[in-house]
Amino acid sequence: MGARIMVVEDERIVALDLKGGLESLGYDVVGISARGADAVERAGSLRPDLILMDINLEGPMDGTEAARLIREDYRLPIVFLTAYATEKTLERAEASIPYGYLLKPFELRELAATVRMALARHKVELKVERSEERLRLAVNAASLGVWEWSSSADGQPSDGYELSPAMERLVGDAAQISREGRESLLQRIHPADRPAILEALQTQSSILASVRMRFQDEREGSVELHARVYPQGGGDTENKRVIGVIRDITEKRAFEDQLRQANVVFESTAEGILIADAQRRIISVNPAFTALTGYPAEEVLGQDPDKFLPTRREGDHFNPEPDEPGNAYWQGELACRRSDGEVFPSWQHVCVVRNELGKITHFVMTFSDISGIRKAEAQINHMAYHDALTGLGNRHRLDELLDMELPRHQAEGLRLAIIFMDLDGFKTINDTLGHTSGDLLLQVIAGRIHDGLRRSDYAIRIGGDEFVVVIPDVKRVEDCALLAEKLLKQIRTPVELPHERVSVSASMGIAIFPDNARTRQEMIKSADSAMYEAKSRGRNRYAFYSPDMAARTRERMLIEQGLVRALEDNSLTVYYQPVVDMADGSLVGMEALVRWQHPELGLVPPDRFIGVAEESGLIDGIGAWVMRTACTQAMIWLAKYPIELRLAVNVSVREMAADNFVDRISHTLQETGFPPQNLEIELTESTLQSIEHSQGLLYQLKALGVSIAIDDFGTGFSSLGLLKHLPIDRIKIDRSFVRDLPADSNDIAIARAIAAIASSLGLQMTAEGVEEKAQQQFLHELGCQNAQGYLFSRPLAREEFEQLLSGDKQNALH
Ligand SMILES: Nc1nc2c(ncn2[C@@H]2O[C@H](COP(=O)(O)O[C@H]3[C@@H](O)[C@H](n4cnc5c(=O)[nH]c(N)nc54)O[C@@H]3COP(=O)(O)O)[C@@H](O)[C@H]2O)c(=O)[nH]1
Repeated sequence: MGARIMVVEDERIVALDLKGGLESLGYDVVGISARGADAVERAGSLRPDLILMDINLEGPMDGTEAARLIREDYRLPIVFLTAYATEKTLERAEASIPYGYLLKPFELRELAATVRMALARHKVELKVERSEERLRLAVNAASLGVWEWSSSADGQPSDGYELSPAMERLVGDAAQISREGRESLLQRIHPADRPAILEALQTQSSILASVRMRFQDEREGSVELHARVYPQGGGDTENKRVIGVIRDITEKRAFEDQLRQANVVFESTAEGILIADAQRRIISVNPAFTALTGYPAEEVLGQDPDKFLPTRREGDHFNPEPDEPGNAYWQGELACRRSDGEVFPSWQHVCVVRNELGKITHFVMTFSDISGIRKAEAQINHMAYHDALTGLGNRHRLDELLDMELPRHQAEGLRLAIIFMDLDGFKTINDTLGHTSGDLLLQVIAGRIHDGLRRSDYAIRIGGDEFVVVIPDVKRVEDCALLAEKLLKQIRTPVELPHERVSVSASMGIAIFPDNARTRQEMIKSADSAMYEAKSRGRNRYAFYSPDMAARTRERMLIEQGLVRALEDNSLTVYYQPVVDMADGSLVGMEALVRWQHPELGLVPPDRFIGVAEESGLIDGIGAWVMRTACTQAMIWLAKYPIELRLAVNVSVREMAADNFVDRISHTLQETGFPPQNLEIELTESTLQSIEHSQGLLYQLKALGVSIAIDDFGTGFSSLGLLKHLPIDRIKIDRSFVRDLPADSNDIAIARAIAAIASSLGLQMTAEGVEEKAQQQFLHELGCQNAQGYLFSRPLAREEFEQLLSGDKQNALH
């Protein structure tokens, strides 16, 4: 069939003539209109292949206006047939971009040629249009930005820009670019990438590059740029026509960066990564997987990890089914097996990867070896419950143990015992030999305690030199006593330290659950009280708890707290016991003896508080105070009375162990002006034995000019060798050997032996506790030079002693 043509002509005859002519040429005339508006409407409904349009029409709309509207609305080709060709008419006709302009009158063959050319041109244009449409679709679908700039014919930049919508989104619309000029477009390229692009525009006909750009929304991104450069006029960039396509590859770049980073992570992370497909077959593992498990990639690819990795039963999955609905992620601890069979704890994360339909495509499992963490946890746990020095349990461990064991023993009707022990003499060793030796000693003792126990018993060091042994499930209380004996023996065995051999003993208190206490706190308190009891009974022994001990413990605490105040508020006082010449009973000196006027307990004898003061360290302050007070007082008496008096002052082991002991004595002598040759320092045998460098200390004291006496002689274990090498002036026979003289043959023998030692070593001798004339007589005959005791005088308050000196009570000494 021929092409479909619509005729727009106001003269009916001409229109019919035209129709006949067209039909004779084989065309199909689908409509005839005489009015412009009608023509526009029918063009829309008929959609002819061509419209032949007269310019003069019926009605207000002429042919040029109708043609313009048809062109705009339907893009149909139009050929004008008119008798007019004025400039104005042509101008108006031009606006509709006609396919031909035929001046009436015309020949049929002219019409035939014009119609044929118009139809041919429209066909081609339709083809181009469709092709452009397809291209536009493709460009938009690919979000490609297409641009073109060209120069004017004279070589001046005309900056005619054609930008696709995607391009406009990236760099702004064409109008804006036209305003700002192509420089603004080039300025959007990153300065580092710009020179290469400019050079390519100058020298190349085709450009393919990736550049960084700043987009119109000020976002930094990357684009892929394809351009063709067509020379135009002169050779420089400005005179070229350039068509380009750019594609925003910012996301792609970021994605590639992410992929690269992910790959680096995959390759270099310390965590093992395993990727399996939906059937749980391994498709990829990273180097850390091989390092952690020992399996090379080629050995495990295609394998089901459940078959070789976890230490679980056959058929168990390597995770608790993350592919179950709602389970996209699982993490937890599993024990895994390395290729060499070694089992290690691992912390695993398992994620599922799903496709767009939500179907699982892969599993990604990451895991790390947490043996280090578990080990560190175990160490921290161990540190929290164990004593760092000895490795025994610590206070927390004791609390935890008793909190756990006491209810069990209660429920099962069992007994539990704790032995609270404190080392006797440890503080002195620690102070004199130093903390390194002290630590070593504690380690040895801790080892002995530990080794002396059953596997079911527990050894705890609760601090310093205090240890606790917990004995669960006690069948017989006597067993605790046997264990205490055994431990006492092991503890007092001498310890070889790097430079010395030392001995300590222990005082132990035993409390039994539920007999003595029902709670953890009560148990510890009861055992502690019993331990103090053992200490006050002479140390190196154990004591079972009894209710009256609690009262004694309370008293001890009362004493300790009271002593602190006593030093501050001067409620201590010094009594003086006269020392007489055996021969004639004349006064030769006095022993300073401390007393404490307690507000509630009355006059407290030193036996009750010296031990507490030694344990609490208060003895240093008390001893210094006694020395200063006695020297000051004796100095007054020396000045006032014409008697050469010797002042004896007791010094305890702890005082002597102090670093500044000798300096302190020297300072007191200087401070009080008391003559050193009149001062006698009384030390016990045990003091000399406890202090390794006592020999040096005694020589330093002697260098000050003071004399030294050994108190309570005979009660310790002084060897004659020791005495021989010490600069001692006097020994004082303990009153326990004097008490039954002259009746007791043993005491006679001991007194004679002591007198022989004193005489052979050239030492002076004083008898203590002389209460009877017969004792005085006997000791005098043995060669004992001095004596003190109730026979002559009890210890006297300062004022009483002064009366004695002033002669008021001289007779009292005889
Ligand atoms: N480190 C210090 N120790 C001191 C100090 N003051 C005293 N002490 C020591 O305390 C212990 C008890 O002393 P005390 O209760 O004063 O008893 C002394 C005398 O009262 C007592 N004594 C004297 N004669 C007799 C007697 O005939 N019979 C009898 N039953 N008791 C008597 O002996 C104690 C003196 O003993 P000693 O010191 O061994 O000469 C005692 O160990 C004191 O050393 C102090 O300031 N620091």
